[in-house]
Amino acid sequence: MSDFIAAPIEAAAPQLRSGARRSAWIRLLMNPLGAFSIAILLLIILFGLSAPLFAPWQPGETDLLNANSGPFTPGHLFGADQSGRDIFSRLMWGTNGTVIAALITLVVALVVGLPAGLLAGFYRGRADMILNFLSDVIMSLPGIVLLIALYSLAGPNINLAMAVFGVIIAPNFFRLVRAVVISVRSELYVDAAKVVGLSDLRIVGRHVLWAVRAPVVIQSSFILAGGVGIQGGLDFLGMGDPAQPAWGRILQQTFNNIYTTPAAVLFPALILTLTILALILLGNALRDVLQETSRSKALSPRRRRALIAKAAQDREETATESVAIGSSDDVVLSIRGLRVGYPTGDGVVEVVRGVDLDVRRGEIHGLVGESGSGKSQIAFSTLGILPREALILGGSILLEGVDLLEDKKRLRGVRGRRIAYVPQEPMSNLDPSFTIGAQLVYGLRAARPMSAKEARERLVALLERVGITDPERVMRLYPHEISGGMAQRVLICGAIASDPDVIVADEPTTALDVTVQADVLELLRELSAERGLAMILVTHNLGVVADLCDTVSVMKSGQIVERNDVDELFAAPKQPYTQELLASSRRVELMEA
Ligand SMILES: Nc1ncnc2c1ncn2[C@@H]1O[C@H](COP(=O)(O)OP(=O)(O)OP(=O)(O)O)[C@@H](O)[C@H]1O
Repeated sequence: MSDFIAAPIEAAAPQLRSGARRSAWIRLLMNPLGAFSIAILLLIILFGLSAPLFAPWQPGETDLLNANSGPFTPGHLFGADQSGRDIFSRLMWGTNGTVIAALITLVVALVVGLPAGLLAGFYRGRADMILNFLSDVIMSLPGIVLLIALYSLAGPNINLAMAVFGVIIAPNFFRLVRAVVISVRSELYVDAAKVVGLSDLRIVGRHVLWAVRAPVVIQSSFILAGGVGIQGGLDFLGMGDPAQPAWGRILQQTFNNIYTTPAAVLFPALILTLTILALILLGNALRDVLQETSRSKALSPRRRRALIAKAAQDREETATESVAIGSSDDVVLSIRGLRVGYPTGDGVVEVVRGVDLDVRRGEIHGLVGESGSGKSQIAFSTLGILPREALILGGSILLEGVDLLEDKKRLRGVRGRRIAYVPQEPMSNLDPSFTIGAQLVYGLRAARPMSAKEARERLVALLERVGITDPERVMRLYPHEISGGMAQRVLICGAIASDPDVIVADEPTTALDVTVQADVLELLRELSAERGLAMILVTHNLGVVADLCDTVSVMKSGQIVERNDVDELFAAPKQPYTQELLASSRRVELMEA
């Protein structure tokens, strides 16, 4: 029976800050489904609460002259039942009982399912095994049969029946919370909390409960809908208190009269259906809103256009300068006037502000600068992998004279083929479920049509070239069976396999042991020279720049403030910011020495 209300729910994001929470409420009200369902539920609650003031009749009051009367009979808007009791008034009086019954189900399901899920997910082991077993046992029980058996034991006690239903439905919460807790438990911030000595209770209270609250809120809406439906069903079967008006009982009474006053059955059926529908829609709206709040969200084309126009207007007021750039025949990739921004409220914050950059064949072009200066945004723009909410506010990215920004398809077409990427974290860029060989072959065949055998042979030769000894064996290994340095070589092999013209490398050695950093840098230099690759190297490390790059662009606050050949820039930095950057780097080197 618990499947009756089970709805697939993805865990919503663990971290919603208070600002995000506020906006989630506003978004819920702005979401048509959310606004509609909240309005319906408020009206229904108001309908029930106003019964003592506005109900034309008391719940048990009879008007025998109008027994079995149809809707719109004077004095009986929805008609009257066999005993002459007013259906409209009884629906009003019955609302509170329904709300209370649904809340009892929810509270019991939460009290049973939430702590059990937290316990099982956080501690795993024996507790998890026992609680999982109990959950499976409860889920296998035939719920309705159990509730009917309860009636024969305890009599017509709907609140007790709803509490039992809460226990039957609790595995929904248990399973959901357990799954979220298991994923949160392996997060680094939970390890960090353990390391600083926080007790398990505080970790659960501060981090884990925070993570499960969104999925629990969403699931609660579906549980309430289930509660309303089950209460209606039990009352319809005559298992509620006959002295209390209840929607299900009213439905049953009007159903008994279906041949005399068929229209009267509509009203209790409608209020039950509307309530359940509103709760389910609310659950769906909550899911949209809470998951949206946590994920990067694409802007609508209209809002995108408005924001780009506003940014252009603001820019006219604060014109910025860019560093002059020479021209050269062997330029492969040419970025001109690139501007990238992100929406903030009703405006846009520009994080790349009119960047010009040329990379020549065989050149390694370093992009350095403080954290947040926009280096990665340039790399991601070149690869077409900016977050969905990012706005390209202007400029062009020309690959051999063809603007990639003009056509998303074109950008997608060159990515992985003519422009390849070497990422920062080699291990997290390899899928743990597939062997190195399977991943490399799949990637290469996606970029260049060829037979699997041909791809394999090419990759084995390339693995050897990037310094992997025994490449045949490595092709058969899974990512966890190789070291970080080997993983980065594998990714470099994957990047060059499709014979690209440009490589974008984002901090390619940061995650590596110092002993292998030099080897990987040397490999990149050799490959660039050997294959005439144009390379953009994003890095914080001026030592890497000095070792590897031919040209350097120094970035600050979204702009390139200085650009020069690497030797000249290191020998005579012109801009105060570059001088400060070099001085800081030397201070760090001295401290390390
Ligand atoms: N999804 C996003 N939404 C809003 N702002 C963002 C987003 N992604 C990046 N930014 C902002 O863009 C700016 C530039 O970020 P970027 O990652 O390019 O910096 P960076 O120079 O590569 O820094 P680091 O070296 O630390 O990686 C930062 O101020 C950052 O906060």
